[in-house]
Amino acid sequence: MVTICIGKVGQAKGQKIQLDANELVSNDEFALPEKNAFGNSFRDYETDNGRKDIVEQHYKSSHINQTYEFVKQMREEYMKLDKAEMGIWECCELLNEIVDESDPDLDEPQIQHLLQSAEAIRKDYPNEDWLHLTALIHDLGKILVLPKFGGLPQWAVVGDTFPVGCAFDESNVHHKYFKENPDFNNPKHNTRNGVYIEGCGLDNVLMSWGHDDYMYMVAKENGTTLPSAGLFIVRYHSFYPLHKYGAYSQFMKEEDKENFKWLKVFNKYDLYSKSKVLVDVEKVKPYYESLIAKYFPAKLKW
Ligand SMILES: O[C@H]1[C@H](O)[C@@H](O)[C@H](O)[C@@H](O)[C@H]1O
Ligand SMILES: [Fe+2]
Ligand SMILES: [Fe+2]
Repeated sequence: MVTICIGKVGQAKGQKIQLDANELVSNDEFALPEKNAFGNSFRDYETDNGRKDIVEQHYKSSHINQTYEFVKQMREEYMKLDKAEMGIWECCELLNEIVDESDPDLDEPQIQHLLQSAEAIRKDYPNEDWLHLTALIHDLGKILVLPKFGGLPQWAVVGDTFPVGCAFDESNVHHKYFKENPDFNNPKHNTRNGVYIEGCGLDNVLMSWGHDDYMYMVAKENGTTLPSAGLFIVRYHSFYPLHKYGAYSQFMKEEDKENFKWLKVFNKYDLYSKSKVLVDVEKVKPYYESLIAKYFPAKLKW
C-alpha cells in the first residue's frame, strides 16, 4: 500500500489518499475496444492499414534526426517562450488543423482527440478535475508544426518519445532506423546508461524533442497549479518504451514511480478513446473553460 498525496477536489490540502497500484487502475469502467476506427488493433505498426507507410516514414526521420545535440538546441530555443501569448482554449482551437502523421489509430483533427480522451477519463474519475484538464492539454504541444511556432517537421513534434544520450532500446517502434542516427555509433551515447546514472530521475534525462516536453515547459513556466502527476503525464505520455515495456526504468527515482501510476491510468484513455464518434465541442466548452481558469493564467507565453 502506498500513499499518494495528490490534491483531490474537495480535500483539505495535504490530506492523503490511500491507494495501491491496483486500486488506482481499477476504479474505472472504461471498456477497452479491441479494434481502432480502421478495424485494426491499436498501435499496430506492421499491418498495412493505409497509414502504415506514412507512419513508418515518420519514425525513420525521427530516429535518424533526434540526436542529443538536436534535443539540446530545441530545448534552448523553446525555453524562450517567445512565439506567442494566448490562452489554453485558444490553443485547443489551433489544433483543429493538425492531423498527426505518426498515429496509426486516428486521422481526426486533434481537438477531437483532446476532448475524446478528456471526456472518457471524466466519466470514470469524475472528482479528479485535474486529470480531465491534463487530458485536454496533453497534446497541445503539437502546435509546434504550425509556422508561428517554428513550423517543425512532424518527426520533431509527434510520435513516441525516447531518451537521447544513451542506447536506443529495442522496444522503440521501428528500432532499426536508429542505426542511421549519428549517436548510434558514438561511444559516449550508445551504452545502456550513456551520459546518465541509474536513479538520476527522469527530470535529468533528455527526451527526444516533441510535443510532450514542450507542453510541460509551457505549463510549468507559466505557473500552472496542476499537481505534479498532471505535469508528469503531459511530459511522458508518449514514452511508450517505458510505460509499455519498462525500458529505461533504471533512471526513475521514487517520485517518478509515484507519478507513473497516474500515467498508466491516463494512458489507457489517451489510446483507447480514439474513435469516429465526435464530441460536441460547444457543449463541453464551458466545463473545460472553468477548469482552465482554475489551473492556468488567462494568457500564457508559448
Ligand atoms: O502517434 C502518437 C501520437 O503522436 C501521440 O500524441 C503520442 O503521444 C504518441 O506516443 C504517438 O505514438
Ligand atoms: Fe501525445
Ligand atoms: Fe494523445
